[in-house]
Amino acid sequence: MSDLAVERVSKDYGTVLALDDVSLSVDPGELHCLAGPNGSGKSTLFRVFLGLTSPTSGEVARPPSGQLGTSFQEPAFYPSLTVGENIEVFRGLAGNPDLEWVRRVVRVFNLPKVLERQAGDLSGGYSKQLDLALGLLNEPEYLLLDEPLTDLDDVTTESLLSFLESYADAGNAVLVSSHRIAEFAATLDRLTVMDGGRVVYDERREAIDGVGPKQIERVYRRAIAERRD
Ligand SMILES: Nc1ncnc2c1ncn2[C@@H]1O[C@H](COP(=O)(O)OP(=O)(O)OP(=O)(O)O)[C@@H](O)[C@H]1O
Repeated sequence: MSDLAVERVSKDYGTVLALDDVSLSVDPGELHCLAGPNGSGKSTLFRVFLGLTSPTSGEVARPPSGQLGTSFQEPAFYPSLTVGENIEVFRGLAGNPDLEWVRRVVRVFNLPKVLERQAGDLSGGYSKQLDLALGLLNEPEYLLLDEPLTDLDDVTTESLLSFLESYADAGNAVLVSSHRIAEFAATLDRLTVMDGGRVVYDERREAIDGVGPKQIERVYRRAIAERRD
């Protein structure tokens, strides 16, 4: 197994089978997009990868926690501190990473102009940007981002996509879950589609039939339609 992987994992919540015999690895050097409709099991799979929930059956491999970074659903910062103070606190928690790296992350997410602002007063977009930045401070080898494009404007979306692409190219593993599959079409290295708790499509870019946004959308819809037939 890869350092971050699940093997034949199932998870049931009483009568709901949220994950049904899922095997998937998150591999270094790949920008890996996990797509699927509401309730398909993406968040549950993230929770299993992050160790926030245990599977009912199957095996999980996870890298040491310092190598795993995340931005997951609700923002995890301190609302009563300023953006700058949050960055300082999280920099400490991340073991005081290189300042140059911290500056780069802060710039990618447009944070220099809001450093003095109280984090709890930020708009939805800036909250997301701060949360993403904090998840990256420890320069994790494995980065898991749940719906990272939510609330981001077009310019920030572009900047985040090109950052994630170069981050994966540098040898890190990046897993993103997204409903906005077409936005990842130009950058993804691997596409996994989930539906009803199962993996219904999993291919690397080379094997995907056409690589533009339209083709990726088509592959996505076909994978779901075929399972439901
Ligand atoms: N704590 C829970 N208790 C009971 N059922 C749950 C729980 N968490 C998730 N589920 C159910 O498990 C299934 C998978 O949910 P999950 O949140 O993993 O899907 P998702 O693909 O992330 O959806 P979305 O895109 O809406 O976030 C759904 O049917 C959901 O209702």
